[in-house]
Amino acid sequence: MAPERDLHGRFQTIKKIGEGTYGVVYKAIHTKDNVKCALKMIRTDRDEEGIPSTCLREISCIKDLQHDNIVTLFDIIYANSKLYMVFEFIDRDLKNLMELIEPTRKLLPQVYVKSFMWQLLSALSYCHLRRIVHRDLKPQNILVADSGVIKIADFGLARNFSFPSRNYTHEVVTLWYRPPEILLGSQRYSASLDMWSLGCIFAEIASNKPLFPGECEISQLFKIFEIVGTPNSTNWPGVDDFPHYKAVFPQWRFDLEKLREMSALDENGLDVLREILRYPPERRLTAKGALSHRYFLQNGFTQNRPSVTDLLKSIKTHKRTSSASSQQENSFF
Ligand SMILES: Nc1ncnc2c1ncn2[C@@H]1O[C@H](COP(=O)(O)OP(=O)(O)OP(=O)(O)O)[C@@H](O)[C@H]1O
Ligand SMILES: [Mg+2]
Repeated sequence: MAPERDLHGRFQTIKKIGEGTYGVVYKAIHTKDNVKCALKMIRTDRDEEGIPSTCLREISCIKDLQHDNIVTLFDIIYANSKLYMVFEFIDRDLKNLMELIEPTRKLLPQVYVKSFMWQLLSALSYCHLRRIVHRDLKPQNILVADSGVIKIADFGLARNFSFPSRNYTHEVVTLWYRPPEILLGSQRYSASLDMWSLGCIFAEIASNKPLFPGECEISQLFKIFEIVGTPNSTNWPGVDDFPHYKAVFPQWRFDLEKLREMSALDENGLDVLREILRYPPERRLTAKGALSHRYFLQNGFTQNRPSVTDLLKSIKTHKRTSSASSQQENSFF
């Protein structure tokens, strides 16, 4: 049911824009200010009475996260035993953007890849400094504004919950961005968890293909091992203590060529990715460390944000010209 009645006419819901792990998201207009927003209705378990106060406290913390690259939480409303989070509305998510590019069979130009990474790392560095871990970074949780500004959504939200395997509507939750320590059963998570997810996203936006598209937990682990190598107590001291670790795992070696091919990154980009995909979480590149990597010093990288409106125009033009002629070699951008 659309939430308008629950919110006493304060919002006019326009349409449902998504269903996530914890609830449903609507595009809505705040009637008084005429501002577009994303209204996220959080599911609460029926057998629980209302929302645990610890959860409310955690969510209130997100309100204090103020950064250009983190979606702003305008308000939290508790009505009719439901919790609504009111966020600024952003044009689309990164998954939608990649789906628009896909049919052109071209890659996202490197200036965009670099700019998106810079912005994501800036947001992570800001949050990690405050000991806030996202835990569920994936292209659907990364929003892309027409101006080229990137904003991370759902920060801190997942901290209150265990890793769910199914979402609100019982769809399977993606494992593609989950780090090996969690897949192996670790209960401890730190900022390095987000870095692993970001590494997977980095390769995916550069190549327009998911890096480790596993179908279940074990296939997810094997997809990782095939490229990064099967971990052992030499390259990851203590790995054999993880609950799901098996000495009989098939053995693969780290395959740099495959990583280069799959990620479509240049040498410096590939180096960032390698440093992020380290097995021991404490050896992974940190967000702050990544920001000072030479990848961001290369080719006169400025922190200017290339426009996504221009990118979308080029995609449209490309589609028109390639359908008008049979030539597939039309240049894109
Ligand atoms: N602030 C926002 N502005 C515009 N669209 C949004 C906003 N927040 C979320 N969305 C859209 O709604 C979709 C569903 O959001 P939601 O976070 O509930 O689900 P999810 O991201 O698919 O999964 P999860 O719950 O695991 O994060 C997102 O993928 C995104 O496309
Ligand atoms: Mg989300």
